[in-house]
Amino acid sequence: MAQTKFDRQVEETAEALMFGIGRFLGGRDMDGIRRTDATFWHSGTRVLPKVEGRVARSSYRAGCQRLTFRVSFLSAAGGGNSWIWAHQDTAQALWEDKEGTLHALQTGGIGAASVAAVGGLAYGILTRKRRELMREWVVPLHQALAVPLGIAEQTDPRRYLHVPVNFNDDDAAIRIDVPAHLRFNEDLVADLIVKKLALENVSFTWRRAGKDTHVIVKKRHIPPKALRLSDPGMREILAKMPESAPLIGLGANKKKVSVDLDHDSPHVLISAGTGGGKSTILRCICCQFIHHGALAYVLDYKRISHTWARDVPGVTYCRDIAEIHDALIQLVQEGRRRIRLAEQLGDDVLEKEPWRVGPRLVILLEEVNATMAQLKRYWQRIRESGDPKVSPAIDALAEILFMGRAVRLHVLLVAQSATARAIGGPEMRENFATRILVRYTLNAWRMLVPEVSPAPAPTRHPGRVQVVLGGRAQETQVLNLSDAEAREWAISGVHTSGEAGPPLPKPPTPTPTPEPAPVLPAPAADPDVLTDVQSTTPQAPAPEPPPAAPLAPAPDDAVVGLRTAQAEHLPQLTLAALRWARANDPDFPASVDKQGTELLYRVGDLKRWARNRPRGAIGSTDPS
Ligand SMILES: Nc1ncnc2c1ncn2[C@@H]1O[C@H](COP(=O)(O)OP(=O)(O)OP(=O)(O)O)[C@@H](O)[C@H]1O
Repeated sequence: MAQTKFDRQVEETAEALMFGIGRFLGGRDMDGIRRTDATFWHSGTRVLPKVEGRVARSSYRAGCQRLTFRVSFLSAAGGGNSWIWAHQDTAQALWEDKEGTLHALQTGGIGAASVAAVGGLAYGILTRKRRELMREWVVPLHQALAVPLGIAEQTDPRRYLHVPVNFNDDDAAIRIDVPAHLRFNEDLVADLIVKKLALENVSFTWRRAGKDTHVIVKKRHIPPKALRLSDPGMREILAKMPESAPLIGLGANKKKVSVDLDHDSPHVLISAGTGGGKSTILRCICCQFIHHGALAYVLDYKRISHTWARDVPGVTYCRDIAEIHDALIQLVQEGRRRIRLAEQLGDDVLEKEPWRVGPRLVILLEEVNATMAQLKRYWQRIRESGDPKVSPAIDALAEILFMGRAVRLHVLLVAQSATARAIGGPEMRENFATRILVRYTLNAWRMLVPEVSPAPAPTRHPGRVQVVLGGRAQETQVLNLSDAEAREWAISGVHTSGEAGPPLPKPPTPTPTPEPAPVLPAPAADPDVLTDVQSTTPQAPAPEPPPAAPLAPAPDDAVVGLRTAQAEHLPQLTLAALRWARANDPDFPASVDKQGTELLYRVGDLKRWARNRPRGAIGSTDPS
C-alpha cells in the first residue's frame, strides 16, 4: 500500500526528533553541522575545512561539556516552573498587587543595573591588557599563520595560539599548536612568528611526534637581568667606550649598546613613564660625557633628579625656571658662535679636530612636558610690550635641536609623554634619531617610532629599555650606576686629571633673575664664559685669553658676610636660618674670602642658593 503524505510527515518528524535527541545528548551543534574538530571528550582547536561564516565559541567545547551545560540549563528552567507551581499563592498575590510588584522590580532593577555596570567596568579594566594582546598581536599573528598552517581563518586564535600577556618577559614561553599532519613550512612559520610578535633572539622547540604537535618559542641570549658597575669587566668596558659614544647598557649576547653623538644622532630622546628609569639612563650617559671632558647643563625643574651631579666640575645645575630660561638663551648664543666658528674653520679642519669649536656641551632636559609649560608661563610673567609672544627659551631649544652635530651641543631630552606639542612641533621629534623607550604604551610607540612596526611588547623588568636607532629596536639592560658611582666616574676623568681634551672654561653662572626679571636676560653674571670656552684660532687649542680690563663688580659679585647678606639681600630669611643652612645644607655656597674671623660670600651665590633651597622640608631654613 502506498505511503500517505501524512505517514511520510510523521516518519520525517520522528526521524528529526531522533536526530535532535542524538545531537543534544552527543553535545553537537543542534543544526547537525560539524564546525570544529571537537569530539565528545576533547575540545576543538580549529575550524574544519569548508565551514563558512562565524563559528561560535561553544562549537569548540567538548561534547560532554556541552551536554552538562544543556542538562543544567533545562533543570534550572524546570526548577523555575516548579517554583511557580509550588508557590501558586505567592505568585497570585504578586500578580494581584501589580503596583507593588512593579515598584519592587524597578528598585531591584536599578540595583541590578548598577551592579552590572560596576561589574562591567571592573571586567573591562581587568581584561584591558588581554584585549590589547588579542588585538595587537594574537589576531594579526593568526591572520599571518592561518594559511601557511592550513588552518581555517574562522578558527578562534585562542584555540591554538597560547601567547601570555607578558610574552616579552625573559622567562615567558609562547606555545603554538600546529596541525599534526605537519604539511607546512616550519621556517616560514617561525619567521612569521618572529615578525608578527616583534621578537628578537628567540629559540624554537618543535614537538612533531604524536597528536600533540606544537612549537614552544622562548627568548634566548637575553640581555643581563641587571647590570652594575661592580660586575666583572664592566669598568673596563666603560673605560674603553669612545668619547662620543657612551655606553647605555648591554643587549642580547652582552652586546654593547651605545649612542654615538658624532655619528648616529646629536640628540637623544628618552620617553618613559614615571619610575621607568629615566634618571638612571641620563646618569649613566651623562657621567661618561663629563668623564671625557664635556660640560653638562642639568636643566632640572624637579630640582632633585640628579643629586649625583652636585658640585661635579663641569656641571651647571639649573633648578629654577629663571635659571633654565637663562641657560637655554646662553646656550643658543654659544651655539650660534660655534656655527660661525665652524664656518671659519672649514669642514676639513673640523673633520680632524672637531673639538676646535669648543668642548662638548651636553644639555640634560628633564621632564620636558612640565618644563616647557613652565617656560611659557615664566615668559608670560616677565615679558613686556613689544617682546615676542613665544618664549625665547623655547625658541632657543628648537634652534639648538636644529644645529646639528658640528657645534657639539647635545640635548638629552626626557619626556613622560613626548607628544609633538610638548617638544615644540612634530619636526622637532625628527631631530632625535636615537630614541630610548621604557614602559611605553603602544600609542607612544606608534607616535615616536612609527618606522618599527609592530611594536615590541613592553616589559616591566627594571632597567630594561628599547634603544631605537636606524629603524631598529634593541632590547637593552641599562647600566645602573649609583649616585656615588656616577659621581666618581664623572670626576675621575679629564676634568680633574687635566689630560687630553680642550681646556675647561669656568662653567657659566646663569643670571639670577631679580623680580621683576629682565625681558631678555643676557648672561650677565658671566657673559663671556661660553664664548671663552675655546680658542677661535685653528692653530692653538688652548690659548690664554688676553687679560680683561678690570670691570666694576656687579652687585651680585659683591662679597659680604652673612649678617650683611641677610640685612641687605636676603631679608626673607633670618640670620639664624642662614647659619643653620651653612652648617647643614650641602648646597650652601662656599665662602670666597675671610675678614678677620668672618667668612665672606658672593652675594649672587647666596641669592641663587636662597632661590633653590628646599622649601618647607624638615629642618628647612625657610623661616616661614
Ligand atoms: N638600569 C636599572 N637597573 C635596575 N633597576 C633600575 C634601573 N633603572 C631604574 N631602576 C629601578 O627603577 C627605579 C626608578 O628609577 P629612576 O629614578 O631612574 O626612574 P625615573 O623614571 O627617573 O623616576 P621618576 O619619574 O620618579 O623620577 C630605581 O630606583 C630602580 O629601582
